[in-house]
Amino acid sequence: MTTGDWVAVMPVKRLGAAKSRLRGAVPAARHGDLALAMVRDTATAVLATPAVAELLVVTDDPVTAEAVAALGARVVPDRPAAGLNEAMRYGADQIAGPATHRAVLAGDLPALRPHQLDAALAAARPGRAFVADAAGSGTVLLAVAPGEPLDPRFGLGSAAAHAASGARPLEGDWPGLRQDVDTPADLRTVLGLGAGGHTCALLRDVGLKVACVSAA
Ligand SMILES: Nc1nc2c(ncn2[C@@H]2O[C@H](COP(=O)(O)OP(=O)(O)OP(=O)(O)O)[C@@H](O)[C@H]2O)c(=O)[nH]1
Ligand SMILES: C=C(OP(=O)(O)O)C(=O)O
Repeated sequence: MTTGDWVAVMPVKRLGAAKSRLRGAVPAARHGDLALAMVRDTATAVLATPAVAELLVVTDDPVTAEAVAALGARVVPDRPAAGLNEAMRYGADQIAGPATHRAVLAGDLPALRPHQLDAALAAARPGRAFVADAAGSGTVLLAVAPGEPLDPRFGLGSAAAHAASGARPLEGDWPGLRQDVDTPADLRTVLGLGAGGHTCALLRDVGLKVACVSAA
């Protein structure tokens, strides 16, 4: 049940090229499935967030498009090789109506919990705000009020870049929101936080003996 006025925009790279830093965590033949499982878990949590009215997934990957559409997301076909920030801007430009709050986040947050995203979006009003990743150097969420420029600066050192752009850093007890998965160590961390069902199921399916805790 949504009571919100936020539209979330989530860019997802082609699965075959995604998560290169995560290679080796599972057998190569299942690497794309792992990336997709994390997208599914992230999208499920975003769509269950009361403050979020709609999720737009920007991707040119047909398998991802089918999977997130089945979850209830709207798919925005990305232009090939457009880049991460361009994909975010393009997705945000597809949102109708000037009076919409826009939240941009990555598709690699498998321990994301709806109440954490809800709390972050509540804290994000007014203006432009961002949530740094667990390491403090990257960004997991950029939240922008109507009429404000999106101005996404994701990439290396993006937390400092978003702060330099005038976005307000948000602090909160949001471990599942702040932990993105780039490396095998990140994957172990989110398992401890309570990775979503699709990610856990995939890891078990490839024979990893993982404890899938269901975080609060
Ligand atoms: N549509 C689109 N999504 C992207 C692009 N680059 C990254 N993303 C997505 O943005 C999110 C965060 O990016 P990264 O953590 O760098 O993901 P990644 O590029 O797959 O990871 P690495 O290959 O390890 O750098 C992930 O959900 C990616 O799928 C892009 O060029 N286009
Ligand atoms: C895209 C980002 O980082 P990473 O590629 O490490 O997920 C970011 O934190 O802006």
